[in-house]
Amino acid sequence: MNKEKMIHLVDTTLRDGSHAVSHEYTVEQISAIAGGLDAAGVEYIEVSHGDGLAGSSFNYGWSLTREEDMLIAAAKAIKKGKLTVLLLPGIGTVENLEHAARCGAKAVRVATHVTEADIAEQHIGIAKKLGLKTFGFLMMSHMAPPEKVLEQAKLFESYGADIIYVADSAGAMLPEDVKVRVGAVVDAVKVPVGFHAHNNLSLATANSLAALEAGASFLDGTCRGLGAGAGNTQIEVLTGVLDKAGYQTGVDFYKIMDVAEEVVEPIMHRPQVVRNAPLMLGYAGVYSSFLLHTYRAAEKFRLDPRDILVELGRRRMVGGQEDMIVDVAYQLAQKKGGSHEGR
Ligand SMILES: CC[C@H](O)CC(=O)C(=O)O
Ligand SMILES: [Mn+2]
Repeated sequence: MNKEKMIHLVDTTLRDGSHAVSHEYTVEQISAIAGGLDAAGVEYIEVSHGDGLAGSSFNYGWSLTREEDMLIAAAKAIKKGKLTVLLLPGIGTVENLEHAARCGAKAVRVATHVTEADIAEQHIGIAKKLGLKTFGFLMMSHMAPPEKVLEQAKLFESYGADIIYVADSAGAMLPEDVKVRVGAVVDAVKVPVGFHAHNNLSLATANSLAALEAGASFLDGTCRGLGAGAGNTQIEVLTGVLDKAGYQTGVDFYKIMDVAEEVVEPIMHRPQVVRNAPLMLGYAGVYSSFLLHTYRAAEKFRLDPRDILVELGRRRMVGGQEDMIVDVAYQLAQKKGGSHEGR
């Protein structure tokens, strides 16, 4: 392991973390969190609806704060770092990206399912023309073998991505799974490689270290681990762990701990722990953003959320298929022959 290495941290409390507060951040909270992260020295501060630009909708959940207000508040609070946005082609559009750039975004992560990098060519090209630092972000990477992941990473690189991310969106990977995928991408591309973890199997920090050992130089985290499913890598913990392991991050350990404890913790809806359903997300390999939709469907059809998740995993459902959760729950309820609320 190269212990002299500089690791770039991306904080996504104000994007992935938004799932854990039902997308209810206020302008004041966004300013305080973005400002605190910036003062602590975080390089990339991601702000968007949990499902990216234009994610606020009936399907994905409404944001309390309008996208433009979120971005402007964060842009004002960030002095040194880069305001970063997430874009899923198909949810967000090129117009949303251009608007985000006008609001002050300096970087964008263009995310696709791990086998569908080709849908991002236009978005990556336009992001580059807008002068944004552009990440290609491969979601649900556990669903593809390393050869496929590296093939898709090369596509992103050919479109002009500056950084390629391997994302364990389901929090389903073991450290060896991370190493083989990240290692394959590191060997295949010339640009830096990053890793985004979910903590559904309590492995987010361990998997982040595995990614570094395989050659990654960008890592994601969130204050108190706030995020979809059981959350992401806890950034204040990661900062301390990386320091102990001899890596440089440029992040002030005390300051990031203070943001987590004084700014983020008071607004959390519940402690970010590995409850049974998030654990099942990781075990069954299901997209972490499905959690809240699954809880709702389980309540409606009087089912155990774990049974719905096992079925979603068996059917290999991917991000964007949120509407299928209710269908699956309905079918499970029918099979059980029990009463349900599906009227
Ligand atoms: C909605 C985008 C997606 O959830 C990105 C992400 O954080 C992940 O794949 O884990
Ligand atoms: Mn995520």
